[in-house]
This record gives sequence, C-alpha cells and structure tokens, in this order.
Amino acid sequence: MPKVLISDKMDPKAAEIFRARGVEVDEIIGLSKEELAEIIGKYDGLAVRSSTKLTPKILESATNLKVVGRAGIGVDNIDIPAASAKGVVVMNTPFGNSITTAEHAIAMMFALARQLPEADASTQAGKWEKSKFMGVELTHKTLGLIGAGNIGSIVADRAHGLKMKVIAYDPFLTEERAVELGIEKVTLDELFERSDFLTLHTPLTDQTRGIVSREALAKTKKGVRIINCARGGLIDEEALKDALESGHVAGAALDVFAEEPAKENALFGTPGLISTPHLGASTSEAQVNVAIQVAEQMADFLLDGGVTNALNMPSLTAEEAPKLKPYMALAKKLGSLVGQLAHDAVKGISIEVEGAAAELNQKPITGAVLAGFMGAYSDSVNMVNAPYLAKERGLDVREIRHEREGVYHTLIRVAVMTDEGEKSVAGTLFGEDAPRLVELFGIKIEADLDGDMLYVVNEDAPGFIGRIGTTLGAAGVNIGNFHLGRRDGGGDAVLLLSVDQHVDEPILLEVCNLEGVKTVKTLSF
Ligand SMILES: NC(=O)C1=CN([C@@H]2O[C@H](COP(=O)(O)OP(=O)(O)OC[C@H]3O[C@@H](n4cnc5c(N)ncnc54)[C@H](O)[C@@H]3O)[C@@H](O)[C@H]2O)C=CC1
Ligand SMILES: O=C(O)CCC(=O)C(=O)O
Repeated sequence: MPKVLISDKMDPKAAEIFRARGVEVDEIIGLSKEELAEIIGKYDGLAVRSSTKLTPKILESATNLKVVGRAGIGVDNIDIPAASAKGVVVMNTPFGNSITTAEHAIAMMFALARQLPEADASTQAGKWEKSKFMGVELTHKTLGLIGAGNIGSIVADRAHGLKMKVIAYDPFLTEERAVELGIEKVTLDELFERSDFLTLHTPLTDQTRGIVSREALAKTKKGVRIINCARGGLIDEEALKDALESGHVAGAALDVFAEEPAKENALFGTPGLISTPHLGASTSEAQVNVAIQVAEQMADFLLDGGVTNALNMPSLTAEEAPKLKPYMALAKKLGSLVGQLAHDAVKGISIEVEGAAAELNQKPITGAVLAGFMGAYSDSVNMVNAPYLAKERGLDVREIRHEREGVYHTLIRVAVMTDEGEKSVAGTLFGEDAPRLVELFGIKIEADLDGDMLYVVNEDAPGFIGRIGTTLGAAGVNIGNFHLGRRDGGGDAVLLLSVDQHVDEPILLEVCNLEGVKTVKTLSF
C-alpha cells in the first residue's frame, strides 16, 4: 500500500480520501528541514501547502518519493527541476483557491479605501475618531491588474460589479480575451500612471520579480493604493516603505512578503500598511477544494498511474514515452524560445511536424510546445494543462503534419501569430536525440538551447563579435558557445550566446549600447 505524508495543515478531507482510496497516510505538521529529511525516505507521496520547502537536499533523502501534491497554486516552495531530475512528479491544484484569493484581494481593496483596520483599532480603543478616517469610493476608480490569469480575471469580474474601470498589463493577454473580460489592455507604464488601485496577480518569475520597483512607484499616481495577494518578491519592499512614508502611496495591503513567515519586516508599522499572514487561500471552501483535489490526484497517480495537473510530466502511455522524449524536449525548448522572444500578445500558435516527427503522436509534442511557450509567463503550466489553458485564453492552436522529409530527417516548426505578423522558429534532432535549433525568425542558425543564453540582433558589420566578446569578458561573463546567423550580407545578424551565468541588467545595458545593436535579451532554458 503506498504511503503519503501530509506535512502542512490541510483540510481533514485529504486524509479521509487517501484512506478511503487505500493509501496509508501520516499527518505530521511543523517538521524542521532536518526532521523532514530524516523521515521522507519512508513515503511515496508528499502533500504540502506553502510551509514545507522541498529543497534539493530534502529530495536527496526522498528515496521512495514518486509524487508531490501542492494543495494550492504557487509551487515556489518546491524545487521542480530537482524533483524532475529525481523523477518525482509535482502536481498542483490550479483552480481550487482562485475565487477565495480574488475575494481576499477585493477585501484588501475595501480595507484600504476605508482604512478599516485602523478605524477598528481606534474605535475599540474608545477614541471615536470619526473625522480622522476619511475614505475614498471605489466606484468609477481605475483598478490596474498586473496579471490577468485565473485570479486576476476573477478580480476584474468582481471589480466590474463595483463599477470600477479595469485595466491590465499581462503580456499573455490577447485583445480578444481582454474584450471578453471587459478589461482594457495597457502597457506596464500606462498601468502605473493610470491606476487608482493596483493589484498583483502573477507568479514570481525572473520577469516579475520586483515588477513594482522604486522606478515603477515613481510613475504611479500620487495617492495610489496597492494590493499584493500573489507573491512577496513582486514588490520592492524598501521602496514601498519610502513611498508610504512620503505619502505618495496612500496605502498598501499585503498578504505576502519577500521573506515568509514574516514575523519581522521593515514595512511593519509604516502608516497606511495593512497586512495579513498569507491568508489569500484561507477559506474553508478553498481548503476543502484543494484538499479533495490534491488527494484524488495523488491517489490516482500512486494507485493507477493517472496524471492530472502535473507540472513536470506529460500524459503518455508507457510505449510512446521513450520515442517521444527527445521530440518533447525539442518542442518545449522551441516553445520556450518563442515565448521568451515574442513580446506582443500572441493570438495563435502553429506547430508543424515533418519527417520522423510526423509518425508520432503529435499531442504530447503540441503539449510540450505550449508548456514551453506558456511557461515563460506562468508557473502553473504543464504539458497536461497547457492545451486546456491555451483554449481557455482564446489562443488559436494549429497542428500541421507533413509526412515527407525536408532538408532534415525530422523537423518541428513553431510559428506564432502576433500583431506584427507571423514569426517562426524550427529545430531538429541531431543523432536521434540531441535537440538543435536550426532556424530563428527566418534566419538559419544552429544552436543548442541550453542554460543561460543571450539573444542579440545587430547590424552585420565587421568588428562586432570582438566588441561584444570584450564587453562580456570585461564584465566577467564567460561565453560557453557562440552561434551566429544572418539574413544576408550587410543585413541583420543574430547571435545566440551560451553564457556561464545569468547576465544582469547593467551588463545587458552595456551590450545594448554597443554600436549596431538592435535587440538584446536574456534567455533561459
Ligand atoms: N495569497 C495566496 O494565498 C495565493 C497566491 N497565489 C498567487 O497568485 C498567483 C496567480 O495565480 P493565478 O491567477 O491562478 O495564476 P495564472 O497562471 O492563472 O495567472 C498568472 C498570470 O500572470 C501573467 N503574467 C506572467 N508573467 C507576467 C508578467 N511579467 N507581467 C504581467 N503578467 C504576467 C500570466 O500571463 C497569467 O495570465 C500564483 O502564481 C500564486 O503565486 C495563488 C493562490 C493563493
Ligand atoms: O496554501 C496556502 O495557504 C497558500 C496558497 C498559495 O499561495 C497558492 O496556492 O499559491
């Protein structure tokens, strides 16, 4: 009988379901890292919320672990690459707590508008300070959403009921979906400039970390009120403290903090700050939803091999898996490449397979492309749920199959349709299993898409390669590999550099300022 450990506080329904399905279960809450590492080896499954941190070190001791179930959405407490490397499936419950979290954001917005916590404390202290607590109405105010996915779109729906004007910045939001949601799609700068209330609903990724920075806060309207029920690292907390103290930001309601549990934080005690201890998902309804869902999904997997909402595993039969594996790795890298490079809203995506790839089940290849593509924007995407999410968001997905071989024995081409037209990338397998990019936006180029990379478009002119090499070398960035392609002599050239470390913003700026450079972007695979 498989054995599961529940290591975070979870609704009793989870344990009930495990037992009813024939899975042995222990509930041990509040284990230290060392204690968890000591006992994890006994378990086939681990069910968590956000307190348990599943680190590579703990995974080292997890000799029997097959599945980790996150009763919730964000999986930043689970080291997914380490779990994948160990063959451990990671599942989450992407929708079970979205309504509850959206409601918390709305509650925070009301609390800010009417200073409810301060007014309550003052009244209960017998002060009756009626004139001190002058509020603002929400009606006709502009609510700016950063992130209009599941939670953001529920917040938008509720805000419409409050007669607010909703604007959003979300690079993945198409115009069609925005119209459907009644949201005006804007740039990030415009969102900062126009919002009376600003609320965050994105995962914490390299792109979103510190998105509400000191510079961003300087662009906001005086008197803006900010709500964060997503992840702490999205806001520069020190800059927010300064902006609250100066009165530029009239209030901030935070459910999440850069360091959690936030038993101490420099923001505490700042005028205008309202805080809750990561309560976004804490309603009995949401906790029952996620507990039932996580237990059912984990039991399905442990007892029958069924896979739902896995973040690191495609749904595949045992026979297909080994043949498809290298194609899926290639497909995911190509999807990720276009996801990282396509700045504008993508309306559609086509996945074309040719030669040997056309003899295989195309669904997992499509799933892998979509997982790579959407993984650039969200941390809840996997090969199983990516096609569903793409449909939900109005993304037109096309699959094309050519059985004939072209120049390569096998080829996968991924094309995205944006407002600027169609852009495509293509790749093949070298030696049957080594994924290789062979074409990038119409330019022939051969490259491994691996680790940290730098994408540079420049005017093809003598001396450029030397200049970029010197600039990166002077900044201590080692170039591991160099891939060059060009449209035609004297036209644009594309460089894909494999670098040994992530290239930080100041170095990126130096590269950007080199003569002839048109575009520079970091990529990560
Ligand atoms: N406070 C709490 O208890 C809870 C917090 N959360 C947090 O809320 C986050 C959002 O959850 P969902 O809406 O379900 O996720 P989702 O994946 O449905 O939506 C995230 C949205 O963010 C957008 N996005 C990604 N990168 C962006 C960027 N650079 N700028 C602007 N938008 C960007 C995506 O396109 C997507 O539409 C989760 O990642 C989780 O961290 C979720 C549940 C409870
Ligand atoms: O489980 C919790 O209380 C936190 C929920 C959360 O942050 C999430 O689902 O991403």
